[in-house]
Amino acid sequence: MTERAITWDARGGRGGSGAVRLLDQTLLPGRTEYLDVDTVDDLVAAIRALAVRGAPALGVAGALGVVVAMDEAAREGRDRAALEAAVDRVRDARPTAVNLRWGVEQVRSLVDDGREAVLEAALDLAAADEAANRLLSRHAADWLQERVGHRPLRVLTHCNAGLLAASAWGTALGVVRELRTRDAVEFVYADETRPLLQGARLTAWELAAEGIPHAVQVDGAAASTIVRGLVDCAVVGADRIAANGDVANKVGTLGVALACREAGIPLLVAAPWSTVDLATPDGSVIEIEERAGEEVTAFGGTRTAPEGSSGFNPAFDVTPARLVAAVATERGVVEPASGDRLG
Ligand SMILES: CSC[C@@H](O)[C@@H](O)C(=O)COP(=O)(O)O
Repeated sequence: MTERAITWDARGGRGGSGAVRLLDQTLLPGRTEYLDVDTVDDLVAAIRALAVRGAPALGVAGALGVVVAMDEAAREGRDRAALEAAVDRVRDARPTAVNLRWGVEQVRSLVDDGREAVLEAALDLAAADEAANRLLSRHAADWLQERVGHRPLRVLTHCNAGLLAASAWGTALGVVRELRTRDAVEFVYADETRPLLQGARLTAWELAAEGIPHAVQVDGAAASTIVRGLVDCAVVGADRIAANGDVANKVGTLGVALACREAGIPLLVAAPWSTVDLATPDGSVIEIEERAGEEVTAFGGTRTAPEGSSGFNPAFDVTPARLVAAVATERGVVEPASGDRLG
């Protein structure tokens, strides 16, 4: 697949001086449409609506968002304080994926060097993300083949950690892609991932496009699929990995991890090093995004729960390190469940 979730369109935007180009993930798989974003308001709205989503892609959005903020400040004649406030708004658009603020802070220190320096650094960051994803996928595939077996594997994944969630290639689905090149994928179970269906809409779209045998299952089926012995491993991405190996990822990952422990199969977390936050000692201090209850009490715009019911909608959960068999980054594989720390 050659689609990219996020790129820089050098001639886009209203002044023709550049814009962030987003593959609008709210419309997939039905429609493939792109958004040209050249204001901070529109970028923050796109991030909150999940038009662009997934930790590594949010890192790129953060870095390119600084360019958008600089261009807008120049267009509108805003001062430095207003520029910094706009950059802060990009950084804070979603709280859990550390990559968003990491991407912003990677390039923010270059603002005094000028817009071209910031843009170049942001594009370098995106290229480095793709390289990291490809390398971590090889490390993860090596680990899985060594620990689970040199045979076609049955893999369960949760949410979407594919090329749509990154600059390219993907993390958890990058591992599946790497295993595929080794003729080592038998079947993928993709959890649908309520309430916004990143698994059913996005992961299945990526797997179908590449002809990888798969099925979408409801999130509630995952534990039983694992405990019945229908999969050899679970491979997921991450939004933030704490120094002790605790992992924040899409809500439902913890249930997958508990079932893996019951079944005696590994949960492997695949993420670039930019998702590792050594300033976070453990998962208890990770802010979990809580989204609108209406995402749970309605489906496709139609109310499903009674009017009197509210929705509880944490977007992520934290899986303790003792349930994480392996974390694969571009730097190699560590084994938190065996006592390894990230830093
Ligand atoms: C490579 S993406 C890793 C994670 O960001 C992914 O698993 C996830 O939880 C995404 O959540 P989302 O709410 O869709 O941004």
